[in-house]
Amino acid sequence: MATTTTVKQRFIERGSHKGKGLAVFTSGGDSQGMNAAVRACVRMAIYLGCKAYFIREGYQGMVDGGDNIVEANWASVSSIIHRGGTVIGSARCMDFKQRAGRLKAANNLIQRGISNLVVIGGDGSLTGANLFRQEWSSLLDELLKNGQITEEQKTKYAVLHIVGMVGSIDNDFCGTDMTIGTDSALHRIIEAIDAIVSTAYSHQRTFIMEVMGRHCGYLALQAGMSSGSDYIFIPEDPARENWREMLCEKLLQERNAGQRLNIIIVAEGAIDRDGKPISAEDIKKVVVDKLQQDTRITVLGHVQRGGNPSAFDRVLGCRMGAEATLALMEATSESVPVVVSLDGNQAVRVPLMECVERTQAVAKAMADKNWELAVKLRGRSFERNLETYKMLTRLKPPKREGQVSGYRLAVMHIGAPACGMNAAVRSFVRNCIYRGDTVFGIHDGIEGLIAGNIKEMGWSDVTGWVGQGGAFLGTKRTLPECKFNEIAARLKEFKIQGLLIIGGFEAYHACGQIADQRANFPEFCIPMAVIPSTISNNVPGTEFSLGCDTGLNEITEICDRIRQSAQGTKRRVFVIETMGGYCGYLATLAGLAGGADAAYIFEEKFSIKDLQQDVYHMASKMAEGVQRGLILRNEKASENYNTDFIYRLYSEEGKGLFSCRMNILGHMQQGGSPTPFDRNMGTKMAAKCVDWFSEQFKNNKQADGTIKCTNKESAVLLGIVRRQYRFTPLADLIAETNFEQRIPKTQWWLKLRPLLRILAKHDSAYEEEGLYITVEEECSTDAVA
Ligand SMILES: Nc1ncnc2c1ncn2[C@@H]1O[C@H](COP(=O)(O)OP(=O)(O)OP(=O)(O)O)[C@@H](O)[C@H]1O
Ligand SMILES: O=P(O)(O)OC[C@H]1O[C@](O)(CO)[C@@H](O)[C@@H]1O
Ligand SMILES: [Mg+2]
Repeated sequence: MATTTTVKQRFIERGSHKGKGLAVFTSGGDSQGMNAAVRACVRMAIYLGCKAYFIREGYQGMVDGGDNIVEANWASVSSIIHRGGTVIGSARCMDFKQRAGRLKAANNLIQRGISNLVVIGGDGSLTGANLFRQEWSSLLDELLKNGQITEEQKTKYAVLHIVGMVGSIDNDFCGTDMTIGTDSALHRIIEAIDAIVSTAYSHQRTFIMEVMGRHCGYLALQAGMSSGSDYIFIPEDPARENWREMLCEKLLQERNAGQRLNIIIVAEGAIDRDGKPISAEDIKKVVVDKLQQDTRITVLGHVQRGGNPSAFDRVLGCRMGAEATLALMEATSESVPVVVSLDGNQAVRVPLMECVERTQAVAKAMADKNWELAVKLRGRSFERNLETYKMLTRLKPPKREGQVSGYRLAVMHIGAPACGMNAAVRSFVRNCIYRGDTVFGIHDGIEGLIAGNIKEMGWSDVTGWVGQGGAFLGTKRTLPECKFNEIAARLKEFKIQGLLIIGGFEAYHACGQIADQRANFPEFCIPMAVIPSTISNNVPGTEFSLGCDTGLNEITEICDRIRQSAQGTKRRVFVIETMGGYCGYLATLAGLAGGADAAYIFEEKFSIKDLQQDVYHMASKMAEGVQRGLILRNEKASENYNTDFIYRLYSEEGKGLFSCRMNILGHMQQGGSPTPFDRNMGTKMAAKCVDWFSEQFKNNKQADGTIKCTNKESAVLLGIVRRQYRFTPLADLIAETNFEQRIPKTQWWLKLRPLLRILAKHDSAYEEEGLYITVEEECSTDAVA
């Protein structure tokens, strides 16, 4: 359901909420990215002229008071963005579950003049916050009656303002696509599964991997999708009565088909249809007893909550932290408490109470054994991911009786390889075959197409592709221009009725060139779609391209290591050059994720004066005790102020204060193994494209049964736009494209630049992101996650 909410720009000036204050705390199980959120919250508060407090150890610190509530400053959140866990501590606090505990907490807050809270935690923490807010006035009455607060205090702090941020690896809170920490947990899980696969292969073993999620199967489902695991057990869609037979049959078939290993993922909260727990041990017993397979269990446990946060979680923490502070500052006695969260790529504010109620409704549906409702309430995306997972992990396509759709589609790459391409091809091939279509793989781009390097692809040809980097089909940058005759001849020869191109700017450009020739070549009057796939993220019509998450994570990790290399030595500034062509996405987002001091890009002109100011700024930070500086520069940021120039400038001006080093990251940015985000995005996008092709075939079928489409809606690019996936006609994207620099004319992430500067202590006007929506609206979009 599309929201009717209009977006207006809201610029927030430095010092615009002088004299106010807030306290931030983290609660429940820790999660990676909480530090980024705390840092952004504190720094945004300082930017606005407010006082910021930490409450250490979650609700326990609030109940205990004392030194647990301390004022925070700029330096207290320095050098924490890359660290896992939460530096201000977290806890599960039984006291707060009792009214007596909440009474103590309320007293501690009022005595310090705090009535603005940012809570970062999971479903439990936010449920507790909701209750606290509802009870607040009765707590104040009681405190007054007990003589613990004065009438004046009671009036002054009559309203408790709360803003929530969902920090939990479980992703079990309704009202957000992704909770802070979930992406990092998926990184840990996927790293572990990828590692297990090699040893499982050697010994022909079956592995049962237990992942976290007491009441939520999100991690298990996403891990299953992005690793191509054979079977999953999750609480929302419990195993059928005959699960033992079904499982064994599947494993057996796979082994008979030549597979040397099996991976089964079980969420710790997995149950059967009677609500009885299914443990990894139960599953192992079945596999060993019935199939005599050599079987091992790996319980990932708290490994999933550990380690450095992924780039996504850092950026999410930064965006949500800043938004939470703003939402709190704008709250009035009439406004409802909100959770700041992400819907697609849109920061939104959703009423806390609605989120809590819907989250509780999921728990109730599960308690009532209404599994269908439980899956529905988890959101459209969860439902669809579950369907996609089930379909893709089938061993074989279903046997068709009667009529099959029987279309002939082809898939190819154009441009540089990017992580996630193979996942997309796998999903496309299997989705097509599942529908009864024939699918061809065109090898080596346009050149391969012209050479006739085209092969029919079978279900098992793409087994194991989901987690592999690079592009198995081969890819080249060549554009179709001047070769239309040859291309048309091949499409005719292979009777291709639909064409999917997965690639970067060249893929978009190439598809546009072919579509432009429709009047001259009937072979081009077929539906054509592009899945944008490039680490540069420079394709119009989408906010994210396949592969850019992997690229961003590579850069972020390298920056962490580079910075750490200077630990214990003298003060040092690193100047790091990133890829991206003229697109500054990677430099900007890696800057945000790495807590960089500056990120120079082509899209935002900078003069020698700006550089000079930044150098002085760096010098003053160093004088205040900062040890390391990080400067990112996009490879084409400026013709003359190149990386070497910036390095020399900082070296010269920093003499006596800091030393400099320069790194040009190069092709390592393309990454080795695709991140879970890229694997899942590739899988989902390709599945959506198959639906789209099928729609196009239906709409453009001629009386003689052939397909002929000439309208612009039949040559499209699939993108993620704000809150949803969108197919945009290529013809409509022309006006949005800067073909000279090969970038879109408008780029969403430019609005994050002021945040980057604010968090690095520069003056800037912050443009607020948050859109107010209902939980119903949030859950109805097919999330990017
Ligand atoms: N219904 C409730 N009423 C009052 N306080 C609550 C309630 N539920 C949870 N809390 C408080 O929030 C704390 C954290 O909750 P919980 O242990 O469920 O973790 P969470 O926030 O859901 O995070 P995660 O699931 O990621 O570990 C609890 O220890 C308790 O102090
Ligand atoms: O760290 P603890 O208290 O053992 O809790 C583990 C639980 O916390 C979570 O990691 C987050 O809620 C769950 O997935 C898991 O069941
Ligand atoms: Mg929880």
